[in-house]
Amino acid sequence: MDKIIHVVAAVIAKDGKFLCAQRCNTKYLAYKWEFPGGKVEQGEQLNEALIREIKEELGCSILIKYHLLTTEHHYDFGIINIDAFFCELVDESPKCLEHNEIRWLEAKELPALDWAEADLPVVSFLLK
Ligand SMILES: Nc1nc2c([nH]c(=O)n2[C@H]2C[C@H](O)[C@@H](COP(=O)(O)OP(=O)(O)OP(=O)(O)O)O2)c(=O)[nH]1
Repeated sequence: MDKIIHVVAAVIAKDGKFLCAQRCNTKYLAYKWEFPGGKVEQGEQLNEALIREIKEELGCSILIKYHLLTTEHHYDFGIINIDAFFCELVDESPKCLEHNEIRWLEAKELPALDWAEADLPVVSFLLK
C-alpha cells in the first residue's frame, strides 16, 4: 500500500484575497496551483512545519489562525494528506522564492486556476 505523505498548507488571507502559488517545472504536479506549504518532517508539529515552509518558500512569517480542513488525495505517485490552515501575514510581504508565480486572488477567482487535485476541496471550502 502507498505511504501517506503528510503535507501542511497555508491559506494566507489579506484584504479579502488569498495567496495562490504555482508550482515550477517539478517532477510531480508541474505548473499546478497550490497553497504554499510542504511536507511535515519527522518529529515536527504541524504548525512548526508550516511556519518553516512559508519562511523557505515566501521569505515571510505567518500567524496561524485556525485549522480549515484536511483533504486526502491518491495521486499516481502516492497519497497526499493535506492539513490546510487559515493564516495571516505578520509584517513582511511574501516573495516568490520557490514558485513559478504567486498571485493574490479573491475566492470567486480561484476556480479558474489549474489546481493540484488535492486542493479542490480547499477551493470549494473558500467559495462557500
Ligand atoms: N505545499 C503544497 N503541496 C501540495 C498541495 N497540494 C498538493 O497536492 N501538494 C503536493 C505536492 C507535493 O507532492 C506535496 C508537497 O510537498 P513539497 O511541496 O515539499 O513537495 P515537492 O515535490 O515540491 O518537494 P520534494 O518532493 O522535491 O521534496 O504535496 C498544496 O496545496 N500545497
